Amino acid sequence: MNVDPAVPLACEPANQNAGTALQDPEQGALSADEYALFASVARVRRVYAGETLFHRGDLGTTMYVIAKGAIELDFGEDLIAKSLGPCEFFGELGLLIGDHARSADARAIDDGELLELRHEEFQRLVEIDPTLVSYFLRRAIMRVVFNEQSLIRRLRRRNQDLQSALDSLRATTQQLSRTEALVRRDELTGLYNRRGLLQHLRERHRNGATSGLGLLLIDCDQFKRINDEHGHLIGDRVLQGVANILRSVAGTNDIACRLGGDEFCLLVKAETREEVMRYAEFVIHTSHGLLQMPQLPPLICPMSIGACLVCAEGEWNDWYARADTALYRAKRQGGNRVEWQDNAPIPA
Ligand SMILES: Nc1nc2c(ncn2[C@@H]2O[C@H](COP(=O)(O)OP(=O)(O)OP(=O)(O)O)[C@@H](O)[C@H]2O)c(=O)[nH]1
Repeated sequence: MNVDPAVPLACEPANQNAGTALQDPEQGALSADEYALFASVARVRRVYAGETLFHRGDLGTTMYVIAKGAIELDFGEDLIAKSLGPCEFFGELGLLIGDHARSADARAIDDGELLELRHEEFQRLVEIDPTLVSYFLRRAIMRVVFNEQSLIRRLRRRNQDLQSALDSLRATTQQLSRTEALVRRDELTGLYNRRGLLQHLRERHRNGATSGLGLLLIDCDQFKRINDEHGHLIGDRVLQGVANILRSVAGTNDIACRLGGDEFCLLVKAETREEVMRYAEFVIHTSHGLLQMPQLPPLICPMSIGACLVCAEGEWNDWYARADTALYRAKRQGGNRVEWQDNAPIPA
């Protein structure tokens, strides 16, 4: 720090409005009269480009008026830094309140000169020209109030921005989980699709919940004929009919899935062959019941089912191969029936 007793007696205001500052509370420039008064008692401090006068949070008891050069006030975070020029003042709260924590870092942008006022100098100002000082004080207070109000406005705006960012994040998350759920569902029937089934099985594997399950592999018989005779839309409706039967038999932890085309599967909680077969027979009997109703075009079709118990150590491909062996047998025997496959190794 370099304090020089040679006081510059005037400054060139950087801002054209200097001196009409009472109308503009943000304006922190002294009028020519005020400047002359302050210069008559202040000490001059030389500053050099890049020099820091004080940091945010430092306790201060002095205020400054810029005689030459420029000072940057950095309020930190994402608040806009302010750059002050000749005749403008800053740090007045340190002087007026005493030991006030600085709200910004103050740094010289250029080499320059500042008028530095401590409490003693301010006291002398009051004695010399109380009217001018009261005018200055009024303005200083208005500036503090104005800054506070604009800070509140900024915080409120930021709060609203945060709120709407949060709202759109919430909406995006909901959209994402809806999309995720859709990706796991078969569009035509609403059952799980193959992707959904495999994801569900991965979750079960992670939770060690793959024991005590039975698998039914269900394939429509002569489905192509329905499409050919009644059209694709009727074929779609029949597939939805099959899905409805599977949905009605599936418990909360069971999985009904359309694997693709006219092939479905049902993964159910079951410990024994009898339990798995009960599910399979329910499906076959329900389809028989519907087939006996004289419905044209058809609402349902006959189907073949391959059934097995799931081996907890194995995985989907093993289980599928086992059930598929039984399904193949059911088809070979004319379809419209259930076949069972034991856990014994499947002959190659
Ligand atoms: N309507 C409709 N048909 C479909 C859909 N997906 C696949 N298909 C048809 O389903 C038919 C399945 O034919 P196949 O695999 O020969 O089976 P199938 O006629 O039931 O013969 P088997 O299984 O041997 O009894 C094909 O004609 C496909 O075009 C769909 O989403 N909607």
